[in-house]
Amino acid sequence: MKIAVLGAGAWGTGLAIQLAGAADVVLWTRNPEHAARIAEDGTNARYLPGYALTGLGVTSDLAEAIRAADYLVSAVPTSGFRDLLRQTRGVGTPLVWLCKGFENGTMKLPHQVVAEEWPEREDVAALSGPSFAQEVAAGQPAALTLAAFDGEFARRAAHDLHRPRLRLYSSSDLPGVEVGGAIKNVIAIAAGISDGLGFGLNARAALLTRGLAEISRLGLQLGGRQETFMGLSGMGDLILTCTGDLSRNRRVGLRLAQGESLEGILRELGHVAEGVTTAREVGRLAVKLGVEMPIVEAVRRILDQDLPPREAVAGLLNRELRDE
Ligand SMILES: NC(=O)C1=CN([C@@H]2O[C@H](COP(=O)(O)OP(=O)(O)OC[C@H]3O[C@@H](n4cnc5c(N)ncnc54)[C@H](O)[C@@H]3O)[C@@H](O)[C@H]2O)C=CC1
Ligand SMILES: O=C(CO)COP(=O)(O)O
Repeated sequence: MKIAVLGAGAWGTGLAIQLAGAADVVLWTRNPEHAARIAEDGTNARYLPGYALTGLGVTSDLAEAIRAADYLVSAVPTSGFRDLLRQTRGVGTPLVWLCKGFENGTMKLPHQVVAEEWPEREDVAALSGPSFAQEVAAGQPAALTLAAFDGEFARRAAHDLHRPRLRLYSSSDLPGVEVGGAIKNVIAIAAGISDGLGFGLNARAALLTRGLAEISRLGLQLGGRQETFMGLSGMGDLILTCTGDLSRNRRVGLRLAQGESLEGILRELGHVAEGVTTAREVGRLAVKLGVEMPIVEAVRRILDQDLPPREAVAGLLNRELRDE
């Protein structure tokens, strides 16, 4: 079996390392110099330093990467997903994507972008759940959800892509899985802010729980199922990202709490933090659909309107009392 992992950031690299061995794995980066550097060093020093890339190929030639592949695994961020779909349109190979977010400017989830760019394809799925790239690359155990509208395809892909240290559950709730994976990044920014301000463990637990309520409210409107939000791609990833310091989104929040500018934080981060764009897109979508999402809205105002984090938290606490 040949698997083409398209996108050589932290997650594409970590997953490619874990998939290699039991399959021919080719890792594609759009940057020829990056490909040459990875091949020479045997590691991806720019995006995932310290992990050896053994038993897999690296290329910047997209045609070569996808030739005779049994699966395309898109590992580019949400911002690059549509572009990659356009470049690979018509290849006819099953597709699994890893990005977690709403598309900038369209308020769309990745599966909606797929429906527009690769219409009428059923062999397409999202892989999501609690999975820091570094731990997967190191072969530490992880469990994720592979979701497709076609439950039969989800089961087949989970069978083909699982590994002894990477347990994959299948699901037919594609919108539910994607909503959880996208919005947990926004809640992780909020949790980072709260922790950075020293508000403590009680406050963080409250943010996670009420964040999950926001995920469920929007997710149900978008066709997701309640039980999905309680699973790996919902609560599981929410817990990981809100509490684990490997999370880039959480780190954005921690630094915002110290008064650093968003622009400076993103420049130094050197990686994508999907929660920033997703906060804006979900903020607009929530207004459009009439869904109450106060934590997402507070994060959006901190990011876009320079609302001081302390004021945002005070605003959340002082909302009108209501039944849980
Ligand atoms: N890092 C992690 O532990 C995890 C990340 N994810 C998700 O996976 C996606 C990718 O994340 P990372 O790899 O961590 O990001 P990253 O910031 O480490 O790397 C992104 C990579 O994508 C490339 N890229 C960006 N736009 C592109 C385009 N249009 N065409 C080709 N390549 C492009 C960049 O050059 C870079 O190599 C995100 O949506 C993230 O939320 C999901 C689970 C775990
Ligand atoms: O999605 C992730 C883990 O499941 C990674 O989260 P960050 O993008 O915040 O690092």
